[in-house]
Amino acid sequence: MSSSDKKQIKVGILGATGTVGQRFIQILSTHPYFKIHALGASSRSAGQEYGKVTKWKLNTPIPEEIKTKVVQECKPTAEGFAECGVVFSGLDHDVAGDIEEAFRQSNLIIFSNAKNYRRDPLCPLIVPLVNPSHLSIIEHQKKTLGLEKGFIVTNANCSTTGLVVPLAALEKSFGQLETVMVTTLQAISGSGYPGVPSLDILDNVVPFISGEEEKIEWETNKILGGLNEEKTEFDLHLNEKKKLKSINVSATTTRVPVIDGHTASVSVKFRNINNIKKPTIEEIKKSFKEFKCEAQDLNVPSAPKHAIVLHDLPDRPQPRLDRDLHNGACVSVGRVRPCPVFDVKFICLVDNVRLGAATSSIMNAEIAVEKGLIV
Ligand SMILES: NC(=O)C1=CN([C@@H]2O[C@H](COP(=O)(O)OP(=O)(O)OC[C@H]3O[C@@H](n4cnc5c(N)ncnc54)[C@H](OP(=O)(O)O)[C@@H]3O)[C@@H](O)[C@H]2O)C=CC1
Ligand SMILES: N[C@@H](CC(=O)OP(=O)(O)O)C(=O)O
Repeated sequence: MSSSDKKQIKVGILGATGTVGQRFIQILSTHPYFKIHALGASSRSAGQEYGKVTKWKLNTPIPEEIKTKVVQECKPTAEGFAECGVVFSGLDHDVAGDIEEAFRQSNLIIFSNAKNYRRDPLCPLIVPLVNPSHLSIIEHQKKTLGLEKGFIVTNANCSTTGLVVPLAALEKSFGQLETVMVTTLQAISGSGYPGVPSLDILDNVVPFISGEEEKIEWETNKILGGLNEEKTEFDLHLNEKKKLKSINVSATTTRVPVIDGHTASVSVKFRNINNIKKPTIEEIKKSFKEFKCEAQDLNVPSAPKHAIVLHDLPDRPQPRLDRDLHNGACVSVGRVRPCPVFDVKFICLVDNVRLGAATSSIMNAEIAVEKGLIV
């Protein structure tokens, strides 16, 4: 869709007052395809002006037209939502399941950040720089649920998102991976607002994030796997016909005193099929540098010029210096070097609230528009 030839699609934002919701507002307020039409949050905020109830934490001001917009309850019948062509969700997972289902049952289209439907066999789990082809299960989702229009698309956990982009580049160039070990250093914005208390995180590292390791270990195989020929089932990277085996993923997650940007230290072992020669470090770097994805081919507005930015300096990437590259829509990779235990190890960095959350949802919706799934 070229910005000149179509009317903007009205969109709603659920969880609009939260950390992810604020990024949705910042990005969507100047978006060529989408126009913010309805805002939803909890009953604590509903009925009040957005600018009065939101603890805005971004370094650009609240867009003027949003400041005085009245926040609604997250109900499909609340003012404005019925007219929305897309509803983005940045809802707390405690409430996202029921609310998003109510919106889908009202034939609304949801792009969600919450974890609730990521493992659902009918819902695509999409990292837009990796597997937008999984959108083709949507017809089956609607048919199975007897819905004319409503569906749910999810995006991944923020750490998983930063991890699977370089892994996808490696699988594309060199075939299947066997084992991945990842240790994350996650920013405090990942736990929402007010998040981790300052007395817990300042001068400290917290070596536990509830549920995070299981998400990384499970989601990676759904994202890097495929769909069956009928486009009705995910193979979870396990497909005997295609000789595809699931990747063993082992994750350790920690919280560090960084505001935005999740860093990960990753070691990878290739699956040794037919004793094929393992790639050299130079070949691996080239595969990162040259990685291209469908979002770029479709030239959607949020697609970064480079899906992976490969850093040559030995002390990069760093969250403070590199999280803003390509508007936070790419993954930074550096320190690519041999691993004496597996085959290769490297550091990657993702902006957890942009590509790790709001930007992914928006890019997924842009791709869905280009594929004719949202009209
Ligand atoms: N922060 C991050 O880096 C990432 C977050 N996510 C996921 O995105 C979602 C949002 O996270 P985040 O923005 O950090 O969380 P926040 O805690 O900052 O925001 C939560 C939002 O949910 C709303 N909410 C809470 N309870 C209810 C309710 N009962 N009914 C309706 N709305 C409610 C809040 O509204 P109110 O202000 O009125 O209380 C607020 O808008 C979560 O599911 C999270 O797991 C995913 C990837 C990354
Ligand atoms: N748990 C992540 C953020 C998050 O909310 O993840 P998820 O959407 O997978 O629940 C973090 O702490 O950084």
